[in-house]
Amino acid sequence: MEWEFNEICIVGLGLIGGSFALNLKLKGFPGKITAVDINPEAVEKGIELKIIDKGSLKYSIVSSADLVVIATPVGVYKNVIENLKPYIKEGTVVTDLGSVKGKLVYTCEELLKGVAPFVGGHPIAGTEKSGVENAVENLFVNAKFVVTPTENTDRDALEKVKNLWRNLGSEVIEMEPFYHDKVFAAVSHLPHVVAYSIVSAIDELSEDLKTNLFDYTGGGFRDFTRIAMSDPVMWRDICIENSENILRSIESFKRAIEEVERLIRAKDKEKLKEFFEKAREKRSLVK
Ligand SMILES: NC(=O)C1=CN([C@@H]2O[C@H](COP(=O)(O)OP(=O)(O)OC[C@H]3O[C@@H](n4cnc5c(N)ncnc54)[C@H](O)[C@@H]3O)[C@@H](O)[C@H]2O)C=CC1
Ligand SMILES: O=C(O)C(=O)Cc1ccc(O)cc1
Repeated sequence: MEWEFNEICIVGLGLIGGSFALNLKLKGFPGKITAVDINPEAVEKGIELKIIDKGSLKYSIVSSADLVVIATPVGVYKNVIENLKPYIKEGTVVTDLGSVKGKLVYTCEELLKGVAPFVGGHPIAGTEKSGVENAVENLFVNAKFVVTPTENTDRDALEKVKNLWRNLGSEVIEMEPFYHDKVFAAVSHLPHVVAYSIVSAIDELSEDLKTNLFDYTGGGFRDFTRIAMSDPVMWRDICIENSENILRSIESFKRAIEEVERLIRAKDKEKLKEFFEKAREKRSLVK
């Protein structure tokens, strides 16, 4: 296994940044791992759990790194890059782990122009938890890692980032940044928005019935709504940064639910069964 970086600095030591650091260690990364976070508890926990070697509340800690990995919510990227910029040394590569790419990748490239090459990345693995204390061993093994190069991407930096993720056990795939946002608006962002909405609907029904309906939930509710426990700031930022694609996915979802509504109202047993059969078949093909 070849490691092409000597010191990796993680900006935003939460669930994903922490899992990244933890799994670098587990795979035997021989270099130094540092982190910067605005939350002192994240830095303290990271050191205590031996997930990072050194941490700071100051962005100047990036000055000795040759790879900088942004793992904050996507809404603060611009601010984060402006803060990091004065400290990035020559030859350093900057990458990220955020759930939205598209325009954000071009913004990062532009902000870092003449300072460092930027490589957009997105691990397709995570949980509903947040914080470094919930870092997960082997989270990225056999998971997809999407890199989103543009016409401006430095090919050497791209190859180094891809190699790093292969070392973590991920299957690396390349996607055009705007296409990435359409794909993940459908398969990831829509399910999260719907899960939050289902919980909200049941809460409203609880008030109508003057009963806490959540006392009566079973496995189906649990399976369906685990992701409604995800971090609200992270998901607010994703919804704002990828709003157009998410709105298109919501439109499509509304058409589907209106179709079910229509079939139930019409008591159309045959069509209702067909609707469920078709969805069941599609779902059963998911690996
Ligand atoms: N949670 C998940 O399952 C996945 C999350 N992602 C992406 O990873 C990124 C991080 O998500 P999580 O680790 O889940 O969130 P998290 O809430 O666990 O961690 C975020 C960390 O960033 C820190 N932070 C916030 N603003 C900062 C700033 N200005 N400077 C430095 N640190 C700052 C917070 O204090 C926190 O420690 C997000 O962009 C998210 O879209 C990607 C794949 C999966
Ligand atoms: O908890 C889950 O099942 C997830 O879907 C986690 C997740 C959240 C955001 C991403 O961009 C990727 C994965």
